[in-house]
Amino acid sequence: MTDTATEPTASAATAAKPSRRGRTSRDRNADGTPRASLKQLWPYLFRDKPMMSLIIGISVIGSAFSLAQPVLMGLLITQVEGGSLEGWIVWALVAVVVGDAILSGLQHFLLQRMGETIVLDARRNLIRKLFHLPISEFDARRTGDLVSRVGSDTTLLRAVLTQGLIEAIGGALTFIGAVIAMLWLDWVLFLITFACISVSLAVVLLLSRKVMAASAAAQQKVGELTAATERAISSMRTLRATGAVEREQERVVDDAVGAYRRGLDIAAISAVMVPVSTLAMQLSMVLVLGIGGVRVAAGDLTIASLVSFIMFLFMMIAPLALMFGAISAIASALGALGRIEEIAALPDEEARDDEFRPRVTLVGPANVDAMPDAPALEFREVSFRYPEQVVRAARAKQDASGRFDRYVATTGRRAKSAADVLLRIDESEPIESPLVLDRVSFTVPRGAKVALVGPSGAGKSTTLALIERFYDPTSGSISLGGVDLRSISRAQLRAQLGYVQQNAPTLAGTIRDNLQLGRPDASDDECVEVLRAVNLGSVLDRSTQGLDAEVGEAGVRLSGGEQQRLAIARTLLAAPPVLLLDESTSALDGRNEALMRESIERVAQGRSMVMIAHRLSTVIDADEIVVMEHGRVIGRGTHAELLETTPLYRELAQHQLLAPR
Ligand SMILES: Nc1ncnc2c1ncn2[C@@H]1O[C@H](COP(=O)(O)OP(=O)(O)OP(=O)(O)O)[C@@H](O)[C@H]1O
Repeated sequence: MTDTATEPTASAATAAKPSRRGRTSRDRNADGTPRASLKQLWPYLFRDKPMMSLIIGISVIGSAFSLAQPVLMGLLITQVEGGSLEGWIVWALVAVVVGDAILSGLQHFLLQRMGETIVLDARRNLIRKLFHLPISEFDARRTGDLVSRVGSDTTLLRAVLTQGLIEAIGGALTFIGAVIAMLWLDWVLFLITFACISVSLAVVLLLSRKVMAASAAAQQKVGELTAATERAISSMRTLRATGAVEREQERVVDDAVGAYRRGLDIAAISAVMVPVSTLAMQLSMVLVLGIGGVRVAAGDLTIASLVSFIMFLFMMIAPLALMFGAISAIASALGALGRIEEIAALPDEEARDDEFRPRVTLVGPANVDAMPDAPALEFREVSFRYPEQVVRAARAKQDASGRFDRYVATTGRRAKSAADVLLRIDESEPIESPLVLDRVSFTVPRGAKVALVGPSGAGKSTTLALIERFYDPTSGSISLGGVDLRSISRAQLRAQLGYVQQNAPTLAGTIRDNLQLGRPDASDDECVEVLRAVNLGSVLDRSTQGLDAEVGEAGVRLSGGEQQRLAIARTLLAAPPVLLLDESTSALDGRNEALMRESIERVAQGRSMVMIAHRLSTVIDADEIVVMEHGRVIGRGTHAELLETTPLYRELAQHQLLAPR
């Protein structure tokens, strides 16, 4: 027996709080783009510690090989000058040069491999997170931007490894060895070199902060571009049909230009960084040659020492150049990592579930064994507002074009892109989330069919979304089999529900893939049987491949009504005790409408069902019809009762020729 009678302890308001974004101004650049710290980068870099140690080890051995070269060269020159060249020196020189080359090839491969692993790790984390985010995050964010974080931002992490960081770490030995050798050979020459290099290092470090901010802004722009492209592609039919292609194309190009401009910002900073570092190196080389030459002439320095000094100078410069590259790669990566971590740090859908107690395990379908007398579903005084950021995003999406034009017209300002404007408007305008459901109460007894009807925007789809717990009520409660939905694990709750969305999308893949989504172990016979149950048996005759026929462009094409019935078949196969059906608004011809009605009848048998109906003919026989308007329930009863009591329903029925005018 379950502990179903206990009242839940957490207040409804707490449980309904939107997910925390959890970002402070410390995590953001001045322009609002997210920023990451080096500490957040280390776990990615040092995940595979043995491999990292191997690469650094190879790099250190390579450094020793490099350091041996000028020493051997100095010896060789001295011996040649003295006229007594020993053969082993030549062989040793060849061996260290070849050994150095082989090691650097091996190191290069291992680094690239590790770079790819880091990208894979970051993608894996992001993908896992995406599949577990609350639905509100998808409503509040642009799909394309999320796509670009997975696809493009992650690749910037690779550059940290492949653009010199590890070689620079490994090269530290070369650097230190070279510095000691140079000090020993001629400390005056060394101090001159060191002064030049210190100035350039300071400049590079200073500029790297700017690279970081510019890189985050560039990645943000790429995200906006991907989002704009994705939106345009998904609405291409509408754009063509309304003749808005050129206008929208301009908008997307605007975003591309925005990304280009941010790219130019980075180029401008690099344009200072690169010459500053090369200039310092060239200058130190010229000074060493000039002053060194004078000192050789004065007899203060031997030619062999000067040649060795110059070779050591090259050796000191090489890791420094790598370090400069690494600093700018790290700066870019931190910009991208900020965007990755912004998503990674969001709480999962289930994150706050444990705050609501008690936790209950359902017994039997929809808890029938534990509480046989409880209704399948019950709404008690449920009110709901969408979270503020979701409303903001919904308005921005709906209103993008109008707002852009209005902004430019009223402010006279030149805006870089529509997204720029929306961001500014969105940040500044206070917004009040409207009450979408207002004290909604209704009951679905076990085995009953309840229909929700009402004009567009009345809150019908939102009601189903609350049953699925895509959102939680702002106040009031919903229960399944007598248990508050928040007491049940989401997995258990959703296993009890079959949800057929309006215009349910078919997935890429075969008919079988589509059917087995909710029950991967369903047999072929069961699949065929369920297709017949929803009057889709004939689809199997359209291709010789039967259940293995691809759905969509490449294979069997399905009409809107057939797609909806395929979704019903999928749900039927999973055999959930409660069915939520959002009827397709698309017009069906008489025959298809009859087929649909028959399918619904079949799936309704033995189940509790909540159905959003746009055609009253499909719900005339429902056990109860709930009429909604502006988020309120304005009438409940059977078709005949509502014709008497609810004018709005009577009007709808007359409109659909189901009642005399
Ligand atoms: N994801 C969302 N974010 C913000 N507001 C939303 C969202 N979904 C719906 N709304 C708003 O909530 C209100 C109710 O919408 P809902 O889709 O539930 O109504 P509906 O009765 O199902 O309408 P329809 O029959 O047109 O689907 C509307 O004002 C709508 O703009």
